[in-house]
Amino acid sequence: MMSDSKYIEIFNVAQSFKTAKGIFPALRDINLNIAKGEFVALIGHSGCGKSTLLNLVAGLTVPSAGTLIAANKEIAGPGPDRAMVFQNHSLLPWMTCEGNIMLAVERVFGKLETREQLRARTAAALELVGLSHAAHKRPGEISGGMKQRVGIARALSMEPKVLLMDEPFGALDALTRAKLQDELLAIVAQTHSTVIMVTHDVDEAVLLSDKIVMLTNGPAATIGEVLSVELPRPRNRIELAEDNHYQQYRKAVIDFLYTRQGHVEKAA
Ligand SMILES: Nc1ncnc2c1ncn2[C@@H]1O[C@H](COP(=O)(O)OP(=O)(O)OP(=O)(O)O)[C@@H](O)[C@H]1O
Repeated sequence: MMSDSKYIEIFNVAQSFKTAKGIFPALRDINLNIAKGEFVALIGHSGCGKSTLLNLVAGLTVPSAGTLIAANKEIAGPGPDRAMVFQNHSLLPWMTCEGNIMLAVERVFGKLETREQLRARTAAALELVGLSHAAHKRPGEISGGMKQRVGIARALSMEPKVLLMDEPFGALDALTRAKLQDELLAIVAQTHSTVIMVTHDVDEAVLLSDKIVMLTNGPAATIGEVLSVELPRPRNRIELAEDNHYQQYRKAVIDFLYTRQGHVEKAA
């Protein structure tokens, strides 16, 4: 029987890298459970190992020690059950928005479904991010925010059990970023996806997450604290701005980052 409270399980994970100067220990003693449908933010100073941890869950890398499990199975490589959204969207520039999504849909469902069904999936994904009107445009013809939406649509079109996002809004201006955060909140409310998102942004982490996983500074970074964000949903950024609980969560993350892990940069 699978327990929904332990959908993703990370046991005693460590990751080191071979470098010209010897072995570099990036992460140590990572232990974390993520429940089905939970939204988890990974936050920490630059270079602490957030992407390293996300890549391990994605199965893009193999841990130096420990075990990662998704839905009761050891993570042994990338799979369509865990879709990644990157900061630089990574769309194929010569294909239309529709084409980019269709490619992912074909990869996951191509052997099982008709052309019509695949097209319907692609159209539904575009609609989910409000981009039906841009289906036939190429990445070079749309804005950064739209490209990022296509990246999200592409990931969601695979119906992944887990959505992995590596600073998905990092390259966007503040207004576009806020809009996409709100859209993501609405999408996740609809799809009940389990999400792990790397971010540098304290407000983004508190607004979106059920759980904020705060990493200590590297080298050999580990989880310093896990903050449960118990703000009711749906969440409204304007109302939350004046909410006392919101402010307390925000302060807890800022204290962790700038008081307790404030001695940054010299390690980098
Ligand atoms: N393939 C690799 N080989 C050697 N060192 C690596 C490799 N990948 C990551 N590192 C090192 O591991 C540490 C963690 O890197 P990682 O990219 O996970 O940090 P991060 O928290 O995501 O940083 P940022 O917020 O700046 O994106 C860094 O010191 C980095 O230089």
